[in-house]
Amino acid sequence: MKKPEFFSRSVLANALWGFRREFMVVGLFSFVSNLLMVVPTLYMLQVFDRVMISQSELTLISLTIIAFVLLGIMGFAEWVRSWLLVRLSVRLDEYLSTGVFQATFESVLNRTGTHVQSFGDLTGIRQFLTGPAIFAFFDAPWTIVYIGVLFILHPLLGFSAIVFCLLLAGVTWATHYYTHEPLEAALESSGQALGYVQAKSRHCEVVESLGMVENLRRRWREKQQRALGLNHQAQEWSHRLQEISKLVRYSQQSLIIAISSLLVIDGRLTPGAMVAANLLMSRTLAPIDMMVNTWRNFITARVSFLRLEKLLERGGRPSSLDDAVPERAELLVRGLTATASQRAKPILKHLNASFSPGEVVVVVGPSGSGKSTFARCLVGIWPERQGEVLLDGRDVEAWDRHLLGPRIGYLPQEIELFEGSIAENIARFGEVDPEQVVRAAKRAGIHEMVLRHPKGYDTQIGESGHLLSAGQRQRIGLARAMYGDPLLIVLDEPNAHLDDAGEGCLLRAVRELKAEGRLVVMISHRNNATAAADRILKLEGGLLVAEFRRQELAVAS
Ligand SMILES: Nc1ncnc2c1ncn2[C@@H]1O[C@H](COP(=O)(O)OP(=O)(O)OP(=O)(O)O)[C@@H](O)[C@H]1O
Repeated sequence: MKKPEFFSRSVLANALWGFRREFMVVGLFSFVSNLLMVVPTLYMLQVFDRVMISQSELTLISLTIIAFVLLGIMGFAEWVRSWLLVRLSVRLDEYLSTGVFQATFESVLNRTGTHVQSFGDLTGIRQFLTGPAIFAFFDAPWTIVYIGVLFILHPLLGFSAIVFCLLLAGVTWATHYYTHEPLEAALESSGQALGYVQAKSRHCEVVESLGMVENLRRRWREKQQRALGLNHQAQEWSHRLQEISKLVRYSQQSLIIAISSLLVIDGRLTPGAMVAANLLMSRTLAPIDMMVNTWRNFITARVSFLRLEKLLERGGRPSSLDDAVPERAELLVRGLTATASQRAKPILKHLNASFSPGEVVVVVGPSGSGKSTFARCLVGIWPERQGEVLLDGRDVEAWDRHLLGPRIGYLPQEIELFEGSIAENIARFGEVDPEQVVRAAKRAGIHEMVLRHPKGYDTQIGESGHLLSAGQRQRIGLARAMYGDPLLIVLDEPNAHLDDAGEGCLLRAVRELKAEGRLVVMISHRNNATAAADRILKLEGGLLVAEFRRQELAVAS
């Protein structure tokens, strides 16, 4: 089957195309169920025009049995198509969720999206695929068939059906015209309001202690009010048009009875055909009427589809062509410039530096000089950079991230632990290697502290590690950075929360890593950290202003 252009336009559309066989089977069962929809019509025709005249009870019983069997098949066909769509939606979710999960993180990192919507969007599409709106699309083509049958009964009935279909199609168009813009804007605004609450609730301690709740609530309310206003506008139109749709349907019922009665009086229609025509007319308009009533679901699914499409298109970074991993901690920085879209000037300006295995390099500089940005560039997570950061001869972002991760140790300034056990956090939520976990924990100087907990390494640390002190969190973050076999270890202010003992431990660990031939780059404000350094780089205003060997530091400062 030739692929229509729409299905080539994006990963998401292509995924839907992958389920075309399933949709065709759903279409087949819709065909069966719609075909059998004429059973009640035919049954009435037969009862009124045949049984009533012949007075044959046997015919009536036979007709009733046949009608029940056919209606049973129709019910079964409807159940199967619903069941198929549920299964299809689950499979679509399974197929897309990995990509959506990955793209969500990438888009937050690249600052092109927020984390709140993507899974809601996936659920929205799934719900649309299993809701009543989708059936209206499958049933709509049958309107033509039913109109054909009405024409066979009498052309006047067929023409009336066309007029009423056109009227309802007009109402559907008006529903789309008047509701899609406010509804899309409302969905956008309510997403923003939700994102606002989620983001602020992460800082609940400062919000509560400084009495900021009311101020933040006021700002949230503004966003929420906008969403509610737009939603209200869309709903008003939607309800108005639903009432018009109802009016059309009721008028149709009365008018069809009037028309068919006239035809019966003139002897051009049998009483059976009159009742059957009435029934058939309701079936003809049902899918269009359903569309008017569920148009909101359609618009919501469309918004979700477009948003998810965009996320999947721009979220993923191009994956590496091979499964190679860096073997040497050889790091080369050439002409590195880091920018941020909200800033007029670059954060880092044309930096050049080189780092070798077994080296400990400490980066110092005043606050805001770009040290953390430099650290992020070294591990390949700064989205807006020019120039090169080569790790073992290849751009750090060009390695397969999944394979590169274990070769990198990174302790960010905000430590960012996750809900789970101490062991799981140290082992980066991969398969826990107890020996490696204990080794990393000993290096970070937390082994004894962990064993003091009744559950040891299985101790749960709570969301973001909030059950631990800042110093304990930092040490677990340090152990996580040293876990496994990292070649390059980048530590951003690793001693910020450490006491003297902790700092001593950190220096010992850094020396051990150096002895093992690993490259350690450490960002620090404190002079103590330079005790383990081979070289010290000094950043100022995003420029690399000086480079010292450790012995020269005293002279430089
Ligand atoms: N995501 C961002 N978007 C825009 N500007 C940013 C972003 N992150 C950092 N900056 C800006 O870049 C500059 C350098 O920030 P960076 O965090 O790298 O400094 P730093 O030397 O690590 O500071 P500190 O020692 O206080 O941690 C700052 O002026 C900061 O405002």
